[in-house]
Amino acid sequence: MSSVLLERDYDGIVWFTINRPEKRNAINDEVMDALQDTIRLVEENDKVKVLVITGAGDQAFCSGGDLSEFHHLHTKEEAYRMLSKMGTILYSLLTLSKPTVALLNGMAVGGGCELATACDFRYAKQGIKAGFIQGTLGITTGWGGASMLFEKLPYAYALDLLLRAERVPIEKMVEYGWVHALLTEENRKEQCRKLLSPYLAQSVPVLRSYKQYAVKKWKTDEFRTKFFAEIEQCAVLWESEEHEEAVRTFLNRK
Ligand SMILES: CC[C@H](C(=O)O)C(=O)SCCNC(=O)CCNC(=O)[C@H](O)C(C)(C)COP(=O)(O)OP(=O)(O)OC[C@H]1O[C@@H](n2cnc3c(N)ncnc32)[C@H](O)[C@@H]1OP(=O)(O)O
Repeated sequence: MSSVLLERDYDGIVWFTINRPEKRNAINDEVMDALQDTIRLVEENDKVKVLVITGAGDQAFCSGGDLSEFHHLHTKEEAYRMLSKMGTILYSLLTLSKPTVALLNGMAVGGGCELATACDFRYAKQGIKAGFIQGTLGITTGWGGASMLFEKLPYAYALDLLLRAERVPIEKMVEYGWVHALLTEENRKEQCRKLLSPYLAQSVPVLRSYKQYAVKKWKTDEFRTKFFAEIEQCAVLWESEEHEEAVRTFLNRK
């Protein structure tokens, strides 16, 4: 079974689905590589208008990094190689010159919330939870999620979500302004398409121009330095016994 499903619609939407429901759509190297290729396709193709990222199944959007694959990374240097690979991909998603949407079909935790935060809009199924739970693993966000969150949410809301490291009801994430629409219809994909229809009515040059203007403030050395310093800090904490123990506990819990 392919770890990623990719569909391109007649109306200009590219749908990227993480297809690892058996692992709550955890992200491994294969998913990272597919996401990088898709971002490049969306950026370069003048017929593509919007990128929607979602997860397979109805339990999880994404559970972050694949702990069963990444637990063998022990040193700061080993961790930084993986973290900066995905960080670079999320930076390219953040600064993509087409509108992007995270369609939260289920819970989003850890790096799953960082992936969603890199998108312009977040549309979520009712009744789910989302949380920057990295703190419970003795680390901080390792894919640039905090840098992006502080750019997109009011300071106190962003800091609250990071410090509490809890799964938060999606209604609270709407109140915090992290979620822009709750999907109440059974066919979430069609409801998402309806929400996007005003954007799809615009030409690619119009969409591209507004996005290039919007992300200009993140295409600076200052922001990139901050973004990758965050990733380095996660790599430092990755070596801690607290993190090693938390991952062992998760992997041995059953
Ligand atoms: C890499 C760094 C990155 C960053 O921040 O930069 C991060 O994302 S760090 C955070 C990494 N993610 C986690 O710690 C989440 C771990 N998963 C969970 O807490 C739960 O699985 C949850 C809440 C997502 C879902 O709970 P639920 O009870 O619905 O399901 P199970 O726990 O029974 O899991 C089902 C099945 O999926 C496997 N699974 C889930 N998440 C991951 C994951 N992140 N990596 C690898 N595998 C994962 C889990 O092991 C179960 O598989 P099974 O074979 O049945 O044991």
